[in-house]
Amino acid sequence: MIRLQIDQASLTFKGTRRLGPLDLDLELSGITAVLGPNGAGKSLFLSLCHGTLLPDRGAVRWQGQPARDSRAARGVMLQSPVVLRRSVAGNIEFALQSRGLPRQVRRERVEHALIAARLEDRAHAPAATLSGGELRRMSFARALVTAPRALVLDEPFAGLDPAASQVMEAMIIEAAAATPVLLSNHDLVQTRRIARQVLFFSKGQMLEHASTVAFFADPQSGVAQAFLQSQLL
Ligand SMILES: Nc1ncnc2c1ncn2[C@@H]1O[C@H](COP(=O)(O)OP(=O)(O)OP(=O)(O)O)[C@@H](O)[C@H]1O
Repeated sequence: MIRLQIDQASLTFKGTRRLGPLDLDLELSGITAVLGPNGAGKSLFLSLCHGTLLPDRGAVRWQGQPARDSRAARGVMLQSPVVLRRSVAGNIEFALQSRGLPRQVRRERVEHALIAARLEDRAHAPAATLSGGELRRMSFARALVTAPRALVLDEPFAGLDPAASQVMEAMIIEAAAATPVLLSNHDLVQTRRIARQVLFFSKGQMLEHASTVAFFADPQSGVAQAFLQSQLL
């Protein structure tokens, strides 16, 4: 369980407010899904939560620590993973550089992350030769290898075929048993299957925060009702 507090935070670009102001006090455990139509502000919200983007006003805190200062305590997976010209294992180990861990510990962590990401047989392949699904798994391993207190995943299933999506889903469920996960997703059936709670966004505002069961059974806002109806038809 980890506490995420957002206090009157907003994101504004060139004079246009794109997100917020948001007020939120969340206890995260298991999987929390961020839902909403295209352009609703899901990616901005995840960047704000992780501390990649700083709010123009207000504050974001994890366990009382400013998000910006506690980024190293979280694993993050962005929509387009950064790939270094190294092996898969080298790319994963890179996340541990500057942490001052002994070599043996780094090796063990990387091996564990490779197994969790079902990439043990690709460990020595150049990362550039991986398929899209494998790259996504490598990026997930890089997020996991630091033993994070929470995981922030921006559309981890986007562009994956059904089999690859199933593998990613199993990996995320496994990780979420020990580490709270905040993720965005467009697949409502999958969200319903895996998420414990839902945050629903529209036009930069968070309109609903509910358990997954309550959100899908009885969405409160007209926008969420329309969103669910058009997506579930
Ligand atoms: N750096 C930026 N500068 C200006 N506007 C931005 C910036 N980043 C995002 N926006 C705008 O903010 C809004 C929310 O964007 P965001 O990427 O968070 O949406 P999203 O819900 O993740 O959408 P999608 O489901 O399509 O990925 C959009 O209108 C987008 O154009």
